[in-house]
Amino acid sequence: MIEIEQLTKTYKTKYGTVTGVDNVSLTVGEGEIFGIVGYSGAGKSSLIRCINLLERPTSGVIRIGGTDLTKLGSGQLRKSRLKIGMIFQHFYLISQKTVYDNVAFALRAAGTPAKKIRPRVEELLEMVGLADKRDVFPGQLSGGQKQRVGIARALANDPTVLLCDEATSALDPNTTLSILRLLKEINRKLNITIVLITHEMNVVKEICDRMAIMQGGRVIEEGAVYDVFASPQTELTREFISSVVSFDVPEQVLASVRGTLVRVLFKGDVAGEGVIADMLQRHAVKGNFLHGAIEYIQERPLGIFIMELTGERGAVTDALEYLQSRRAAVEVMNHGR
Ligand SMILES: Nc1ncnc2c1ncn2[C@@H]1O[C@H](COP(=O)(O)OP(=O)(O)OP(=O)(O)O)[C@@H](O)[C@H]1O
Repeated sequence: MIEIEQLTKTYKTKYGTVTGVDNVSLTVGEGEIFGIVGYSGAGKSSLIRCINLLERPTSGVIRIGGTDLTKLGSGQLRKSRLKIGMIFQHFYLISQKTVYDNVAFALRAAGTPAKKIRPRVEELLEMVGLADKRDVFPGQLSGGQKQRVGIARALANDPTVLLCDEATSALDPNTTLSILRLLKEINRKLNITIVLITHEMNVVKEICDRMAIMQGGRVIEEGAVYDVFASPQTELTREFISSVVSFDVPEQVLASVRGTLVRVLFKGDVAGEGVIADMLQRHAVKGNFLHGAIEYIQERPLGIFIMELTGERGAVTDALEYLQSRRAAVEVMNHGR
């Protein structure tokens, strides 16, 4: 488990003090995949780099498995760091070393006995699907393959935590997906806790269990990924979500709407269309669908419908109450004219 308590990181610059992380508290459960999302400058890198003390926090506590890293001396900290793997957007492989030696390097640096190195490297390369590339140099690898080497190297010393710093941001969408699947597989197989930072909401949607949204060094929203997608609490979160899930209809379509415009969400396994059909049958309202989709988040369906309801005001109100009684989340976007 990772416990971050009241973490603040400031930087002294010639223009004054800049706050990277502003009093952040977060807990990441053992074996969880936790995503931190935010735009450039939100403080994600500062936060993730504080978790393994690549950056020393200005104040606050970082506890991993109950040990406060900020209190450790340099020897103990080095040991603790071996249990925290990290992968990066630009991979940081050693270009003059082969794939094998890049991974072996991490084991040698940790003082692994020579005879254990080869079987371990082979096991790691097998795990990341690069057994046939062991004697190749990084320059001959694709971006996805380079990241696989990065992952093998990060896992070399059996870490309990893997930190991913924009690990898929330099990759195309298909390669991103294959790396995310590998990370999820590793997480499930080895029960490694993963913390990743990203500006891409699809990354979070694909593999994270829980997430936090950062802005201006602070966490402005946090929760299970499904819940955050289903009921975002802030405008920024809604903006991020709308990059991967469509909740809206174009302005020109909205302009032509005369009735009551409603957004209806069905969480979990409720059959949304059936409930809407029942509602239309039981109430003296007409429904005009403007948008309908079922999104799968963490393999759980989220039904999203946007529709225009027309009829007597009282009938529309009754219809909306009926939807709510059938466990739909209803948001009236516009009362009509
Ligand atoms: N070494 C540093 N020296 C001075 N200011 C810094 C330093 N590192 C980060 N900052 C500042 O801290 C704030 C947060 O930056 P940070 O890099 O953590 O954000 P981010 O969300 O990771 O953005 P990006 O994705 O662009 O790296 C920014 O205002 C940034 O300018």
